[in-house]
Amino acid sequence: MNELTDERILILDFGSQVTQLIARRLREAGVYCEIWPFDADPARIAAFKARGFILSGGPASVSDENSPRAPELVFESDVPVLGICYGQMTMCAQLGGDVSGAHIREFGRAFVDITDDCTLFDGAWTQGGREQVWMSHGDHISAPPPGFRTVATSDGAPFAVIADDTRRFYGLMFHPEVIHTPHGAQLLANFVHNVCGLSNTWTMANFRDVARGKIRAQVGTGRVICGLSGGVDSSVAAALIHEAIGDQLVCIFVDHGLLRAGEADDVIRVFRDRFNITLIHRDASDLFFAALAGVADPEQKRKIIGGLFIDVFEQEAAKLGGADFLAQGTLYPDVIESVSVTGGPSAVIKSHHNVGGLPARMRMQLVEPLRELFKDEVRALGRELGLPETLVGRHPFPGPGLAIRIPGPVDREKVKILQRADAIYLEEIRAAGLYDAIWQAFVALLPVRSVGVMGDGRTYDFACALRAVTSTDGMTADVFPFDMQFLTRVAGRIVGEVRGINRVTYDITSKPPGTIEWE
Ligand SMILES: Nc1ncnc2c1ncn2[C@@H]1O[C@H](COP(=O)(O)OP(=O)(O)OP(=O)(O)O)[C@@H](O)[C@H]1O
Ligand SMILES: O=c1[nH]c(=O)c2[nH+]cn([C@@H]3O[C@H](COP(=O)(O)O)[C@@H](O)[C@H]3O)c2[nH]1
Ligand SMILES: NC(=O)CC[C@H](N)C(=O)O
Ligand SMILES: [Mg+2]
Repeated sequence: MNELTDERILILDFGSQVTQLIARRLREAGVYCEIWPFDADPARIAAFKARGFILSGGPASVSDENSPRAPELVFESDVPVLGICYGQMTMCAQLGGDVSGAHIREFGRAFVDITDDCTLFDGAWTQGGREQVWMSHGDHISAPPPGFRTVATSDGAPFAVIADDTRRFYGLMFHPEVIHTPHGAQLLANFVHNVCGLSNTWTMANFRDVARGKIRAQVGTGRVICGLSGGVDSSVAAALIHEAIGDQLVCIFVDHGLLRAGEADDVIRVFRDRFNITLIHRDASDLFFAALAGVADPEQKRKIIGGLFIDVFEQEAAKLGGADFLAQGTLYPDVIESVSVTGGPSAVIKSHHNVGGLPARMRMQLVEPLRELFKDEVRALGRELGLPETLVGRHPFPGPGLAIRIPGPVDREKVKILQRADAIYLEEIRAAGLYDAIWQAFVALLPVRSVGVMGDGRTYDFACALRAVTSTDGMTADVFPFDMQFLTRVAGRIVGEVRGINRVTYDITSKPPGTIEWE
């Protein structure tokens, strides 16, 4: 729980696909919130002392036997409650209203008619107006509970927005958290500011002060080691921890030989020059290439790399005489315990390397100062800490590095070829002013050779795939729509300048069904 502010909202998750967006919208409105499963221990919920509750949507049907319900204390705590879609329906059922299957189901864009005024609508909607919203429901409310009035209706939902101003309970049939509800963010901001009476205390400047104190309190005089990749998360974590405890922090940068061209030098320069943070640079590339030789299976490659990271951290910590704490850049999306929609454990798509599987014998405690933040908040904190924009705005780069961008076995020769092609691609993206519009862009070197003709001679070289996607969190992604001229320019340069590649393709697969990386 964050101690920065006692102004906090608790979002109870009923398994909606978009629950995280509710949290993002509240935080953008300057209010701290957390997402917990709807069936979290009521004693813990009470101890959280939320100043308001939001009940999320969810796939269940309120009329199904054993469908989820909000803990009763939510309605008995004398704080405001906002129910969204399933959350509205369960609130309705629990407070004495009726829910039934709707004759008109609404999925996607819909319109609501504003029939009355309501504090949720301030600055956004006015009585008599017709407004676009995004709906996704098969059930609807057929009778609101006693005490509620109807303030908006739609074709499929006669009680699209209901309000009980006395108890400060509100229900929306649509999803205000998605961008397809144009004024949705304002409605959520109105709930937390006007209804719950909270101010804008959640800023990265405040967070920085409190986090510093917490790190000091946790670490005391102990030594902290931090795996520093030069990526956004570990860099921001390191800078924050360094501000808190100075030289008790030692960063370990592992060069596994699978970094982008020039990356190692950049990371070291920024950290030594600008931050004065003690940085151990370990060239472990021989170790990684030897262990990866001939290994083609993606999961096996990932596991080998993950294991070696830990070995190297251990070796370096031992050289320092041991360490008491290990710092990690864990973010809030990694921590959120969402209600699993399918019920059972979800399928393993790929094992993300993380320092996660630490052997018990390491006995280091974790320091995770970014556990409560979303990626965009980490970037804002980085700016607050004075990290250069080139670092804060960087595309994410996976821990296993170029190894997962070379399907099949990896060797030094292939990495060199890929590094050159990747450098050209990024140089062109930057020159075209597109870097910040893209979530992630890279080249994958394909295990395919094709025949070409260059200078009237035959070539038989590798093909590569350019990838560029837009995303907000890496969970889903769209293909970036380059124009053809840009793509052909990059292709021409890569084939012309990189020996070993004679064919360039553009990967136009979104996620899902693809993933961002190739392995
Ligand atoms: N080359 C490396 N040397 C040391 N630690 C590393 C290296 N690569 C990854 N790590 C560790 O693994 C963690 C997870 O990597 P991840 O890529 O998710 O985060 P990041 O690199 O800090 O940020 P970004 O998501 O922007 O790439 C990092 O925070 C860092 O602690
Ligand atoms: O630190 C990391 N260790 C990993 O093992 C790893 N695998 C994928 N990624 C990054 O995660 C995001 C989603 O990637 P995928 O769509 O390929 O699963 C993208 O941003 C990927 O670059 C990783 N990051
Ligand atoms: N998006 C939702 O919360 C849907 C609620 C419920 N499952 C319905 O279909 O009506
Ligand atoms: Mg990274």
